[in-house]
Amino acid sequence: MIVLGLTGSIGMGKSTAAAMFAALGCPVHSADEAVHRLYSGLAAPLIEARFPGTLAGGTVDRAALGTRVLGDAAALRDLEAIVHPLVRAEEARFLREAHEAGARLAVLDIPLLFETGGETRVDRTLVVTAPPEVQRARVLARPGMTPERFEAILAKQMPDAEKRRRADLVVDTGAGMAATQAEIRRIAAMLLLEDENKKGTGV
Ligand SMILES: CC(C)(COP(=O)(O)OP(=O)(O)OC[C@H]1O[C@@H](n2cnc3c(N)ncnc32)[C@H](O)[C@@H]1O)[C@@H](O)C(=O)NCCC(=O)NCCS
Ligand SMILES: Nc1ncnc2c1ncn2[C@@H]1O[C@H](COP(=O)(O)OP(=O)(O)OP(=O)(O)O)[C@@H](O)[C@H]1O
Repeated sequence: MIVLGLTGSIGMGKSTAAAMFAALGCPVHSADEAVHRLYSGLAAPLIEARFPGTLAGGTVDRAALGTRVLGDAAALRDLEAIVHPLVRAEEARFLREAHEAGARLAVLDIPLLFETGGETRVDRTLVVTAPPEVQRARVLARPGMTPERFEAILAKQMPDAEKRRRADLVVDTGAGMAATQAEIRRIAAMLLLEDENKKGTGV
């Protein structure tokens, strides 16, 4: 089984690309979705203990939590120290299950893949990218997003150019849905072939 690490800065099109892999039958795990699930479960009491007042009806209020941590580097580090090990454990379980189910290509969608050294846990890395003005317009179109919040999140991420430099594969999502779809199909086919060849050599 080949494990593909899918990443890209905020609004570059990770979730959209992940959905395209899923539509091709690849098991996909999203770190953002795992975080959101954990905030209604295991992580909720841990977050409330460190950030009192951020729980609403037993679930972490992400807007409130974001406001607390985005301008405070130490607070964000504490939050990541709580959340990241739980997400890593979920990813490991997902990969075990995908392997047992006989998957040939599994995708991990991880926004902070390079920032957290995640490239060592995957076989190939794919970075989705788009021109900065496209990225900005996409993110600011989201409900509740402000230019300040966008800039604060961007400042916490490795620059897009550096991600592209490190990537094995790059997809420009600024070229539109159809072009992205075609690229994802091409990449999935290439990786499946690679897996097939690997089997042939007994690796
Ligand atoms: C800051 C929080 C509360 C904001 O919640 P919100 O619902 O507004 O955003 P959401 O979770 O959907 O994330 C949207 C995007 O923000 C960016 N982002 C999220 N966390 C971080 C972070 N710690 N550093 C840099 N960028 C981040 C990513 O591009 C992500 O795709 C939330 O993102 C969070 O709890 N982050 C800490 C956990 C984390 O590091 N998650 C990243 C994946 S493991
Ligand atoms: N290939 C594409 N072509 C055209 N529009 C796209 C493409 N990919 C994404 N978009 C648009 O950009 C927006 C952001 O995409 P998406 O949610 O996939 O980004 P993301 O990288 O997962 O964001 P985040 O980092 O916040 O989780 C969406 O509104 C989507 O419609």
